[in-house]
Amino acid sequence: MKLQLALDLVNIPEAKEVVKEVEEYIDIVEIGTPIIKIEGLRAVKEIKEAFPGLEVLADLKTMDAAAYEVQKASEANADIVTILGVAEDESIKGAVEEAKKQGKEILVDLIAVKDIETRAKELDALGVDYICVHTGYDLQAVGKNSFEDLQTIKRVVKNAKTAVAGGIKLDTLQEVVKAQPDLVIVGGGIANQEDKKGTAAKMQEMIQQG
Ligand SMILES: O=C(CO)[C@H](O)[C@H](O)COP(=O)(O)O
Repeated sequence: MKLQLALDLVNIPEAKEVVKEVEEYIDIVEIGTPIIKIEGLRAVKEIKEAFPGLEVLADLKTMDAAAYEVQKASEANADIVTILGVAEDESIKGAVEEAKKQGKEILVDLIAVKDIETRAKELDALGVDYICVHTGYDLQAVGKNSFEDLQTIKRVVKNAKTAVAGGIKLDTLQEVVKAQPDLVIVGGGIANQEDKKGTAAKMQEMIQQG
């Protein structure tokens, strides 16, 4: 099980500061959609240059022109690129094909997918690398989480790695770890804490203990 730090509401220098603090306790650093929208793929490139030992995920949340966007993220040295599960199958296939060509991985974000079970099975058959259940900020605000959806994908996904994101904190991590996803994605649960290093260390310890 890996730990991914998601950075969303910071600029590039702030992102570097946070990563520097928690570097030894995380496996993957995510350059979040807001950062990429504001700073561009330059953010991915700069973080990979600064932290070559970490995998870097570009959270493009691609919806169309998928092969092109995966190609551009690969040029910026992303290791993993995200696409939305609600995208057309043709887009998913384009992303997977381009990622294979570039030696990269595709994570599909199931945000806003209504029938998680059916779509997860379809995506699994399309050869994606990760399938991720995700409660975005706007649903977190009305008290939702993805813990039940995680059980669903754990049951039906046979080939891809499973991932979970959305509002995971130190006090909810144990429940997530119990479901044994391959990847746990944490943003504010680390980045908004006073003691980021201590929190990331504790989270990595819980993940290791499984
Ligand atoms: O993709 C995202 C929002 O769309 C976030 O990166 C993801 O939800 C993780 O952050 P947090 O743990 O703060 O919810």
